[in-house]
Amino acid sequence: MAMQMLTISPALSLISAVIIPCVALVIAFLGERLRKISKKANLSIAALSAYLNEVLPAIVFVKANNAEACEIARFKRLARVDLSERLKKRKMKALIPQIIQSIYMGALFIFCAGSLLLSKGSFDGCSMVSFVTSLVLIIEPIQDVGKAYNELKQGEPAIERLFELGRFKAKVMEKPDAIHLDNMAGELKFCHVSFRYSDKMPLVLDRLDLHIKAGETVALVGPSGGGKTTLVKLLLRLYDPSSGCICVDNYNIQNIQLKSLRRHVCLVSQDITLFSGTVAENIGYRDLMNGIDMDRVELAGQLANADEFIKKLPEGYNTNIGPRGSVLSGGQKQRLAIARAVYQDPSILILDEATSALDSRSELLVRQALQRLMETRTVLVIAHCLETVLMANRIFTLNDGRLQELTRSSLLGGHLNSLESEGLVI
Ligand SMILES: Nc1ncnc2c1ncn2[C@@H]1O[C@H](COP(=O)(O)OP(=O)(O)OP(=O)(O)O)[C@@H](O)[C@H]1O
Repeated sequence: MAMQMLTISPALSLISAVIIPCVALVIAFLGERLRKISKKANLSIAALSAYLNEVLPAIVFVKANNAEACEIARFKRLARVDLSERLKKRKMKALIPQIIQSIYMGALFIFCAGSLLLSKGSFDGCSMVSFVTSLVLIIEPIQDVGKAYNELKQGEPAIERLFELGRFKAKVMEKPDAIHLDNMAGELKFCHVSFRYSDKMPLVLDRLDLHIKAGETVALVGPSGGGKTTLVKLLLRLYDPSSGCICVDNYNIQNIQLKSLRRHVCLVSQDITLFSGTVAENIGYRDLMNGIDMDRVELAGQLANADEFIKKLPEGYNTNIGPRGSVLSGGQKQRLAIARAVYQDPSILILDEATSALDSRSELLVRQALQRLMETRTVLVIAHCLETVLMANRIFTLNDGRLQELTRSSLLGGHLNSLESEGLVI
């Protein structure tokens, strides 16, 4: 095509060739705009999804607080922003080829008309038709390149977000020579442990020392924000201490394989996490990939005082408990979480004791189940209830990152206000 055009008119061909880089510049400019618009559209759908993920599971709370109208308004606002950003993107996508074509054709028309006038009849009608046809055929692949470029620009924000995730550094790293531990006795040492969440934040734990013997139960109390949960996060190696070390059976936990550590250290939290699936899958969660041992699941159910209610469910251990265990009561969920810990059979148990009010029978069943679970293992219990505190061998208060041992007599003889300041209820 290019040769044919050159033969018909070298001057016009040169003019056409000058237009191509101009159009390329326009394509680049429009591509950059499309990239920015696509980025905004990606962010708006991400905000809408995050909002729905947060609010839909809390729908009971929303209704109980008469907040439906407020949430509908918030949803509409986010959905409107998303709609407008997506419309902008669609419009831009539809407009770009038209803009490029118009510019191209307009510019060529002006140049051709100008050239015809200047050539003063040396250029006949047939040659003109032949030239323009060749030009149109040449434009098509150039436009395809433009389209491909715009597709690339449109996908760029998504790729950028993916690369950002790739650049995300894990807070803890497993050493290549980290050891695997088959068994753990459960001796626990916190040696001069200090921790802050980031350089600009204050110390949450300040040179903390604690030695827990294997099989011992230690209760941690203290005011809200004192650092109790942070201590648990360090023990599970969700973060590493800023200084000092934590040892299990005299091994620094930074030298133990993460899988091995988390196999032997189990957290039963007050925020119970249950998944949509059967009762058995939730109890035997640890073996979900390798095959659940049903005998152990039932034994765990019995030890956790959960067997009775599970057997009354329509399909017993094979009943689906719905999203986040929605078909179960609070006490039943707690017993299922305890059954999961019994199934895991950890050497070290961390108990973030639930404060949620249960009826007295449920509370008795949960307490019995906890007592069974606490037998024969090392237990670190974040206690909120005086009764639980008194089950421990030793009691510590964690305040401003510092530990201080409390005596039973000081607690039992304590004034109600001083118990409350330790975050305890009677
Ligand atoms: N991910 C985090 N990033 C930054 N600061 C945090 C983070 N988690 C907790 N903190 C801060 O660390 C301090 C200790 O929090 P932590 O959750 O350990 O307290 P706690 O004793 O468990 O409190 P509570 O009894 O209320 O659960 C608080 O000041 C809290 O704001």
